[in-house]
Amino acid sequence: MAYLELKNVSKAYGTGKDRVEVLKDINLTIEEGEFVAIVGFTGSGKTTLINLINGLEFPDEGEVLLQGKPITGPGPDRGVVFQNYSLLPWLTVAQNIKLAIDEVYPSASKKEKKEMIEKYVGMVHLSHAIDKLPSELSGGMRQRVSVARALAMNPKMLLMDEPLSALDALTRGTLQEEIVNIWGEDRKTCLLITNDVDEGIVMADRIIPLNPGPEATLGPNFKVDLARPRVIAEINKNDTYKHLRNEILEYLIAVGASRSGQKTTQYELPDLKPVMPGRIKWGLRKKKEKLEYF
Ligand SMILES: Nc1ncnc2c1ncn2[C@@H]1O[C@H](COP(=O)(O)OP(=O)(O)OP(=O)(O)O)[C@@H](O)[C@H]1O
Repeated sequence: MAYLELKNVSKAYGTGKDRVEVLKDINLTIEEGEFVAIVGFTGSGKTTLINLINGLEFPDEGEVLLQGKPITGPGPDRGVVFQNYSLLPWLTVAQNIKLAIDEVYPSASKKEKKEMIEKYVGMVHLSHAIDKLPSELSGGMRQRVSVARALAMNPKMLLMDEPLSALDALTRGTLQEEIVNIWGEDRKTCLLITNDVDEGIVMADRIIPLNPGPEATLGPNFKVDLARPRVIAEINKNDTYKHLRNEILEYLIAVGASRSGQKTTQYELPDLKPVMPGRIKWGLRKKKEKLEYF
């Protein structure tokens, strides 16, 4: 049985003329221990998708099943890392993590809780900052706390909603590596939402584009057949990587172009720069349009 399954899921917001059909007929299966990345266009419904899995939203049609059972709300089996850290600013790193531990292990002793806090803070290399307030930390450090807090709940599944998009490239790379290492240690099932194709390739087993909305659907699966650890500076030279990256890029450009004729929304492509522009099939695109993409 799949760990997570979305069957023909559709979700809309609003009523009457304000009704927006955000997701349409989403089918997704994630196996236990798998790391899947959804790469989506801005405003396509990525957060809506995560919220459906987290149990903060419910589908209008279809089913969201976790180990075969419908999701009825948030639970400690799913830890979420948001884009904006969502730490309580008046609590220290340790206290922010303790909140999560109190929730999941209410009967643990003080000593056990202290050990857990130290373990997860150590995992994200923040032991030196354990008593600091979020305002005393950099963006990357705050995001590490957010990851540690999600891990401290020892969830079976880690849901990450563009967790690294606000960070600079260097911090982003380091955190990508840390998250993958942690995933590698106990193989939690991971779903990463990102607008960065490279991030997906470096981290995930499988990449699935979320096509532009309204009525966003999932695109084909792109299997990432690259050995781990994947270091971007090294896999840059790898032909499998280049081919995969360009395949995904071609798909996203084609699907973005097919939607850009529609008046309703301005689509912003996910974060991409081609490695081998010569390989891309441009179809009937004009020279001027090609330049606009890159
Ligand atoms: N609670 C809500 N009520 C009404 N409309 C909503 C609600 N939440 C999201 N939407 C709309 O649904 C669409 C998809 O939003 P969502 O946040 O899921 O997209 P996203 O891909 O995560 O966006 P971004 O790339 O900006 O993070 C948007 O048009 C948004 O305005």
